[in-house]
Amino acid sequence: MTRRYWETQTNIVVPWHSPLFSSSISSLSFLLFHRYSSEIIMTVNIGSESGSTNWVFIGGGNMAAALIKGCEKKNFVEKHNIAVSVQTGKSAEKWRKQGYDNVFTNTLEMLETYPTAIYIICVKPQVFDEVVSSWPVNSRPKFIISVMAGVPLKTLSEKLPFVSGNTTIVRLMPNVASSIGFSASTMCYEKNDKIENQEVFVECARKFAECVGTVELIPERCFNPAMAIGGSSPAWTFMYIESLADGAVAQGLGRAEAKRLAAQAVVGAAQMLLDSESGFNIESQHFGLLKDKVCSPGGTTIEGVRTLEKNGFRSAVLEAVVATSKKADDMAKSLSK
Ligand SMILES: NC(=O)C1=CN([C@@H]2O[C@H](COP(=O)(O)OP(=O)(O)OC[C@H]3O[C@@H](n4cnc5c(N)ncnc54)[C@H](OP(=O)(O)O)[C@@H]3O)[C@@H](O)[C@H]2O)C=CC1
Ligand SMILES: O=C(O)[C@@H]1CCC=N1
Repeated sequence: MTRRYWETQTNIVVPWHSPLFSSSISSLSFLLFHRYSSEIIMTVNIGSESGSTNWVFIGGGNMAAALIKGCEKKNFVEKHNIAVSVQTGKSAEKWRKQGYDNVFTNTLEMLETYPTAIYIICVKPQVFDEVVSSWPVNSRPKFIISVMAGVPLKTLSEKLPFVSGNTTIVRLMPNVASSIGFSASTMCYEKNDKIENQEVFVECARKFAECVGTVELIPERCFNPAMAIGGSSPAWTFMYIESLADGAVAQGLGRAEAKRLAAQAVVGAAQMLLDSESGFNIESQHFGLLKDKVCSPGGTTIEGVRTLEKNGFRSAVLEAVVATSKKADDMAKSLSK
């Protein structure tokens, strides 16, 4: 049987049937241990023995598709490692046509079929209660990842009736660019010393997220503002790029050129902030330094800056982040009722 290794720098490989492993989760195939000086950092290999289905997605819409596509691109999982449940036959057919065999329109049936797995909740928050009622009564999940906006860890553990003190729940907020490995994700979890090897599960979630982009581990109290930027802002950035293109089209540039130019200009600007080769240090320097470099005195760009300021550009963006974050706060409150 072919074994696929996510990491190859192994010092110790613990087979999945070892006591240490089985105390964690039986559907992961083995753990890898990396030694850094005297510390041992555990990394989880989810590469799976061929054939095992251990990534179980509840909900197979935009976000699940982006995550799965991104993970497949990195050879983190293969189609047979994935199970997915959807609501409609039409969606199920779409998944099957793409080569996925383990597709369900009945979440209960899927969860009964895969009693030990990594469960990723990818439904709309409004559907969460329905998912809760689809969870088999005898289920004892050890590891759940939720990508739902506005559903706090407390609500997740209270509503999922079979979650015990032994279950690690990770909230992950990826974005749509997961499909091409460019998500800006955040994650949080509640540390529980009573859960044996909890760090293994957290590391597993981190590896999963790293497969589809970057990930920051943050406290849950910061999750909603981070969600507004990491999860939602791609939508606004698409609007911004569209508006850039519209402006140029209004002035006579062809639509196709305008769209390509606008998208590339945004990529380049973002890359300058992130890549220290630009001479910019994102930790310590102000973004205005770069903005000022573009604005020649008495030039063209400063006229654009003036117009944007007059029309409340910064305030509009800032308020959008605040409104989005507050919406998630409100959703959390109404779900906990
Ligand atoms: N879209 C995004 O960019 C991001 C979304 N998220 C989060 O991801 C979650 C999903 O969002 P998104 O993928 O956009 O939503 P979609 O509407 O695209 O997908 C929702 C999926 O859930 C399925 N579904 C509905 N009811 C059930 C049920 N009872 N059991 C199983 N599956 C069900 C739907 O089935 P069917 O296809 O048959 O209708 C659909 O496949 C949300 O909680 C959102 O907050 C997080 C970060 C970014
Ligand atoms: O709009 C939403 O609710 C989800 C969460 C982040 C992005 N999309």
